Amino acid sequence: MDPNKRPEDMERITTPELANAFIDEQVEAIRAQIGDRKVLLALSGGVDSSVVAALLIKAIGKQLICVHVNHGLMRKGESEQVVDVFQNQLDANLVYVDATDRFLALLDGVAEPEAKRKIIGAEFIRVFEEEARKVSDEVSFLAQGTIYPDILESDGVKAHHNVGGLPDDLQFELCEPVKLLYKDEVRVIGRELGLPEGMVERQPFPGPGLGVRCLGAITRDRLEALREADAILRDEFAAAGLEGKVWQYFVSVPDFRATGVRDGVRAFEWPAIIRAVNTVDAMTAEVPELDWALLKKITARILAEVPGICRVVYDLTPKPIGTIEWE
Ligand SMILES: Nc1ncnc2c1ncn2[C@@H]1O[C@H](COP(=O)(O)OP(=O)(O)OP(=O)(O)O)[C@@H](O)[C@H]1O
Repeated sequence: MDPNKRPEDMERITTPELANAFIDEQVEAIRAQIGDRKVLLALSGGVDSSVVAALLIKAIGKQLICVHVNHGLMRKGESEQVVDVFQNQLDANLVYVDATDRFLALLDGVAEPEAKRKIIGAEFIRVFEEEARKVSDEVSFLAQGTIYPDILESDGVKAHHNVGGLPDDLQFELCEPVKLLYKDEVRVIGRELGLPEGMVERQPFPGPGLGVRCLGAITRDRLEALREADAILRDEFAAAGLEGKVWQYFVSVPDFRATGVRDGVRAFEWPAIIRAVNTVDAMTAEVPELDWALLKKITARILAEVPGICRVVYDLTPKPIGTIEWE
């Protein structure tokens, strides 16, 4: 039997009972696979790696070493939540790397979107590799949050290597406990493992993080304005009951300024662009008709609370032609 093929008769995990049965089965399987050896996991705080972390912690506790890389491009509060949930609540073995200065130094003056993505991806691998080397003598396995769509996208030939890119002399055996599951099933399991709702229902977030939403060459002040404006947007969407109802919503801040007047004085500051989309497969996307009062409230809060922003716009472009992200 192909271990990367979901059995036809495998029931879709939709209920707490089915989730708990899966968890019990996997805890057994993980213990059998790992024994008393150690496992390394890159933990982003996204749904997939968080659920794999929680499963492994349940199965083997501190034999799991989680590495969270804060590249300085996380959304507001996200890295703090990873520390709070995994280190404080689940008592996990967590290595927290604040690599903000490294990433921002490399990105300094780089405006081209693809160049930014490449720098962020390559530096992530470098940071992770450094951490992996420190523990490579004691670690035998690399756990990954591969899910079934990742396998299907790679034609089922081999599991999609989420982290990938590790050099040949640093290879581990793989542990991919949710590789036959769909995203909705991973969420049900995460909930049963006690992960917070905000983590389980987290909307998709690009690997390069806010780096591709701080348009053009990233500067620290504009990145901070973006992070604050984005946090207000998420806050207000949650308060309006839209969390989990609108597929993805975020703010981008471009690298040019607009004129305004604040307290009788000319303000020459950045615009904040609100993007919200609904999609089934991310191939096409529609812009939801948001409540006008909500948009006005978000606008008022961003203008009052975020230094450097003097204008707020709502992007009405569907995909196609507009991609979901601006970069
Ligand atoms: N900041 C980070 N710190 C540690 N690991 C990370 C980080 N960003 C990404 N990763 C690792 O790379 C994998 C792929 O990242 P990607 O952004 O494509 O997310 P994903 O496939 O949606 O998974 P997840 O839901 O776990 O974020 C993650 O599952 C995680 O193992």
